[in-house]
Amino acid sequence: MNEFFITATDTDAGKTYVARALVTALVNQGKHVAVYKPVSAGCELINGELVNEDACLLQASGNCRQSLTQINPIAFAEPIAPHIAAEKLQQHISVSQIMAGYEQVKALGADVVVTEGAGGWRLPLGQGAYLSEFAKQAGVGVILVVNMKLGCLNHAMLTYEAIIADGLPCVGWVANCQQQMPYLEENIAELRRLLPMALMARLDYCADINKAAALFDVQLN
Ligand SMILES: Nc1ncnc2c1ncn2[C@@H]1O[C@H](COP(=O)(O)OP(=O)(O)OP(=O)(O)O)[C@@H](O)[C@H]1O
Ligand SMILES: C[C@H](N)[C@H](N)CCCCCC(=O)O
Ligand SMILES: [Mg+2]
Repeated sequence: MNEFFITATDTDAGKTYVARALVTALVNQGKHVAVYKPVSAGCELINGELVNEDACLLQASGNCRQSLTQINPIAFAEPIAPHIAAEKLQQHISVSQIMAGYEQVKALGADVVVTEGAGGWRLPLGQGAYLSEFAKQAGVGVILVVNMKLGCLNHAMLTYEAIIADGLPCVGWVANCQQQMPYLEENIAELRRLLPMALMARLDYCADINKAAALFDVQLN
């Protein structure tokens, strides 16, 4: 089973967009793909359940008939840092809870599990824990989404260094070019020099996720 964890230079950088494109590319290759979005903040209350848009989009891309609760076991209504949302409700987010949810997803026996993080790599869970510890315990291959904008060189390098310092393989990066950026080509070229892993896709602004999926270069072992 291949296990990917999608992280990014920041929140709103395109993790869900890239996860959908990757999952779609893999499904188009005939793979069974399960998805996981362990922690979300920013949900709508529908029929008494907190429903997160990222989880819905991932559910629609995967092909393992997963429930929303399985995909996204920890959900908060307010679009804020999840551990602050948890504190407000006197709740606690634990890495073991996230691992338990992940084991359930893995038990589906898919060819690939794609997990979307929340925020950036070092997302706090509260009480000194971080979402990166889950990635470490799960032993996933990390894919770094770089939101191509001024400042991304520093953000990309710091994130890459933190992933490697945590002992995880960074299996690829994605240049998400969703906005205009002066000297975009030069910035991509610089990141290609600085980051030692493969550029898996260069995605321009595009509303059609199938077109984005077709640009993904992903081969499984
Ligand atoms: N290449 C792109 N083309 C078109 N729209 C994009 C692209 N990349 C991102 N977007 C849009 O930008 C917004 C932010 O992207 P996205 O939700 O994927 O970020 P995120 O990193 O998952 O954020 P969060 O931290 O909240 O999970 C979304 O509306 C998404 O559809
Ligand atoms: C609400 C937002 N879209 C994300 N789901 C949560 C982002 C948390 C970022 C926390 C931080 O690192 O400051
Ligand atoms: Mg997202």
